[in-house]
Amino acid sequence: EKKARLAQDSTTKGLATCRVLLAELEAHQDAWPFLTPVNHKAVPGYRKVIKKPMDFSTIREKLITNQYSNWETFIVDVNLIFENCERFNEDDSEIGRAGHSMRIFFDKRWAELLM
Ligand SMILES: Cn1cc(C(=O)NCCN2CCCC2)ccc1=O
Repeated sequence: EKKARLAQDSTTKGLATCRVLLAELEAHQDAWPFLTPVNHKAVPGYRKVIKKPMDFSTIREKLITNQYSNWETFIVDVNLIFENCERFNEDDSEIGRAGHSMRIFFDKRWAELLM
């Protein structure tokens, strides 16, 4: 709801909620492909294809070092993980399916916590 969104945008409460949400994402059974940066030496083509890599450990570091101004900038980075995954992986693949599962989980949870 609009008022709630405005209230949470600027408060530390919004970013504290992001820490809760990030912990849930990292604990999810399908999070394994996204926990650390993709090793582009081990994954041919990744560095060329994916211009803005992102992963949960990078988001955690950015949260801890206060690099997110509000929860919306946090959401942008989480969605980048899922967009990168869809771009690089077949839908019908282990990692592709993990990405879809994580996106469905995330969309539901942030709506519950931040809207
Ligand atoms: C998101 N993503 C991840 C990979 C990947 O290989 N991740 C490593 C997965 N392993 C888990 C235990 C050790 C490493 C490849 C393409 C991709 O889009």
